[in-house]
Amino acid sequence: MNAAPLVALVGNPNAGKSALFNALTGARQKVGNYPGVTVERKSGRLVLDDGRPVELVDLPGAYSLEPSSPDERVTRDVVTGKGSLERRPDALVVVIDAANLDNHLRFALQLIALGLPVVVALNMVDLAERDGLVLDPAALSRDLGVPVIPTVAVRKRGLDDLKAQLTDTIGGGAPHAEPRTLETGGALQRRARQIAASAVVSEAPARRWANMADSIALHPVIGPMLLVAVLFVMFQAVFSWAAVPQDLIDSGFAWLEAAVKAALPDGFLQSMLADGLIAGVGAVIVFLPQILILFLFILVLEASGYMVRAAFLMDRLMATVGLSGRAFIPLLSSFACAVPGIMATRTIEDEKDRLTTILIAPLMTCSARWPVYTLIIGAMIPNREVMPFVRLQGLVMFGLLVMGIAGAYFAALVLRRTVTKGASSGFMMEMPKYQMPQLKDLAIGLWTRAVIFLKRAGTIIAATTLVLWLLLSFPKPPANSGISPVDYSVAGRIGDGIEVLVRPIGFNRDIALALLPAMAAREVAVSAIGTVYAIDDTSAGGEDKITEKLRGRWTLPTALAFLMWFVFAPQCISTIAVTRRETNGWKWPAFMVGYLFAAAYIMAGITYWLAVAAGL
Ligand SMILES: Nc1nc2c(ncn2[C@@H]2O[C@H](COP(=O)(O)OP(=O)(O)OP(=O)(O)O)[C@@H](O)[C@H]2O)c(=O)[nH]1
Ligand SMILES: [Mg+2]
Repeated sequence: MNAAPLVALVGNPNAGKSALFNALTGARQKVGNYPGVTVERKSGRLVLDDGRPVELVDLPGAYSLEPSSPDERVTRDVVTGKGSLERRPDALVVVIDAANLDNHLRFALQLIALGLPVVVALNMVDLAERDGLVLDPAALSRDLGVPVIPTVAVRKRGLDDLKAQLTDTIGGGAPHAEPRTLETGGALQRRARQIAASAVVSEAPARRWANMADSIALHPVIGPMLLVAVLFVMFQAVFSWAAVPQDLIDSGFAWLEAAVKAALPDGFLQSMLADGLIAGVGAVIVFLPQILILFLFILVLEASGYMVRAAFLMDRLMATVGLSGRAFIPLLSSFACAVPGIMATRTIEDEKDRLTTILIAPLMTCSARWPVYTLIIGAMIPNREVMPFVRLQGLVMFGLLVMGIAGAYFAALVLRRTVTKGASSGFMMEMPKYQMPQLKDLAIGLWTRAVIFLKRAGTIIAATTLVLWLLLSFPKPPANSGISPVDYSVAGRIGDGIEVLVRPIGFNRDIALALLPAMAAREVAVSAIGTVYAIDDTSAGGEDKITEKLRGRWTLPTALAFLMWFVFAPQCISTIAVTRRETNGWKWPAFMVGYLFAAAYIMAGITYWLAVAAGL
């Protein structure tokens, strides 16, 4: 066999391995300014100067070769060649953060002692320079006994040197040395510190700016207030900035629907395209601007280094329910989608801790809920200004988000005292440096989200909507019977059956109809309602906006109960599937689905009856 040599990128979390991987291979792995971004190995191809291809793997960051969490185990298995499927790398590129030398050198020394050919990438030298730290790579190389190349992954500086060095190292068929034994614990730490110290040429005193920023961001009183303010601005922005592009997309789809109706003769094809596909998928795609604004905020917060500070602030609060501060990042990722959030729990070392985080992750307001929330809020909640700059709609949205967090908080409290009992571990995360977000990273991040969203709309959401349309359209009621087509259809009858179950919590038949297909993806609730109302259209022109139709048919208590249902209901097949994968069995996903449905039913019921009692 003559496979391409395998080279692995290894190092501490947040050293810039993925950034380097992307720069070297042209891949688009996610980079983020916090530890634990990469949790799986990813490989790509790199062509060396002598034309030889190399397989490069990006690994999760680790602090040492004694793994304490599942993602670190991946790294250990690859570099030691222990995993059953792993081919041992032919060389390692050890990535270290120049501004954080003594910490990162500890792991680097362990890796070098393995005996594989090693090239050290002394990354982030730009940040070190910014902080007034000047290093001598040659001195470092002498002390470590391996080549050291200064790099700036995000600006592609030093990459040519790195490739040239790799060509040398691999090309020479560098022999694998015997693994050396190494001092451990304190002794290793001391040696790392010594080597780091002797590599420093000059160092400016305190990093004043960052210290000042942290004394505000981490202040016990100002810090949390700042965090709430940031989140609040984010929600208001999502609503107000998105209005114009949303209207544009909305009119676009209305125009398309009208055009199809005009171009095609009445009948099966026309109704399928206009009422089914266009009305349904269009109802979802309208929310693209909001999703992108939301992600713009999340990406900027991540890249700037603020996110880990937020995690640190939340740590004490999370500790009161027995969760570790490490759970914050997975939970935060779950605001995008619970699926990557649940995968990100691999950075949590304690099994019970991790399981609890997985079980509550679906309560975070994932982006699939935004279309549902916004549609209902936009239609049913008046857009009054309750305070200067604070509108009622944004406030309700914020309330739903807080509801999800409160639900998660309460669930964790109960779970940690019952099914996932155990001690919790403390916060263990280094603070990343403050950074100006890279425009290109933001663009790639937004692009990725847009593609994911549109792909879902074009595949799973379109397919589910079409099936629903079919079930809603057949059989047709006898002519002149006066029965509405939806009432007479298969779906209408199934809806009637489900309605019996959900009438006690204030749901109507249209909601009952939307619940089942929304299992595929939450946004389908929106496209389903869009389709139901397109088929059941009583307006003359048939171009009423979906919001106007909602206003005519739903009461406020029903709308509020529906919103509350979506805070809790585990309506997403992918989340259930990833939970099965990450917990190795059906037990925990089944438990998760059970407790969340029960919570959804109870909370929606309480909301409905309280709203009715309040005379809303
Ligand atoms: N200024 C500067 N920033 C960098 C450099 N390399 C990486 N970064 C940034 O540092 C952060 C961490 O980079 P990643 O590539 O995600 O780090 P990683 O080592 O893959 O981290 P894990 O996957 O968590 O182990 C990101 O915000 C990058 O944009 C660099 O050379 N200079
Ligand atoms: Mg990474």
